[in-house]
Amino acid sequence: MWEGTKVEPILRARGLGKRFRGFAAVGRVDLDVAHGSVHALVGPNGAGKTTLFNLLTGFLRPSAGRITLDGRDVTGLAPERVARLGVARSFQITTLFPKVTAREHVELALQARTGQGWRFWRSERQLGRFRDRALHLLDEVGLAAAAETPAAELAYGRKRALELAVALALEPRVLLLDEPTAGMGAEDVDRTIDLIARIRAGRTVVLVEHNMTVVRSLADRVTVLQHGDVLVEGGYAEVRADPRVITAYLGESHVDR
Ligand SMILES: Nc1ncnc2c1ncn2[C@@H]1O[C@H](COP(=O)(O)OP(=O)(O)OP(=O)(O)O)[C@@H](O)[C@H]1O
Repeated sequence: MWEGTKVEPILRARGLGKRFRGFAAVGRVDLDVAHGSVHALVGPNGAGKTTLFNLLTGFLRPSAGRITLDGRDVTGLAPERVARLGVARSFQITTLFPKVTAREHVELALQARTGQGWRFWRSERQLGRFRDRALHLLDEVGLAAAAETPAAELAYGRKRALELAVALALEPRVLLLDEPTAGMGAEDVDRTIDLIARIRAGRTVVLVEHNMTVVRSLADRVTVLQHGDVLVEGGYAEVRADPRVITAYLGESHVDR
């Protein structure tokens, strides 16, 4: 947790910026994500959260600034390289294969991590090496009973849980979650909060999230973005009470939703 974390952040951005045809979607962002923390990125629509997320995961090349992962400069590296160095992203990105079972998805991800890539033609025996670990990860995300269910037959919330298991199979040093509760009903939101609370143990999580109940429940640290810059950073209660944040969100419907 927060108190016990190393002083050096696992993920650090300095002066990070992204311009699209001269428009600064992200201005000059400084961000420190502490080891073992859950760090939320929030802000009104268009604040630059997704752009920042894409910069941190290598999906966009920054126009300015630097990103370091555990002290190593990863600025401008391709997404696969960033992922291999330990930054995994889940939600709104993973493609699930409809006929492939939950267990097979995780086995394939475990296999991919060994550097063999996503190869479907491997023998049952070879994939079996990953079975125990796959089942363990499915259990961790509450999908033990659905191990043999094809992805297409999983309900929405369960598909997202499977995507999470796939991301965890990569044993990320930092797990980035892109609006993990987007499109979910209240029950699935609660389940997802419990799930993230469980899987965060021993991991570092960065999440972009609109739902303030989720942020309040999970985040050790909250960075509020507005117009591409950091408006405020702090604990949830501190940030929530900050007049600048209240003003930024005025008229927005998703405060304390
Ligand atoms: N590829 C792009 N080309 C031009 N402008 C872009 C591009 N991507 C984002 N923007 C602009 O940058 C700003 C920040 O967008 P971004 O999607 O990062 O915000 P956000 O905080 O994630 O918003 P939301 O909460 O609505 O998802 C917006 O004004 C958006 O229109």
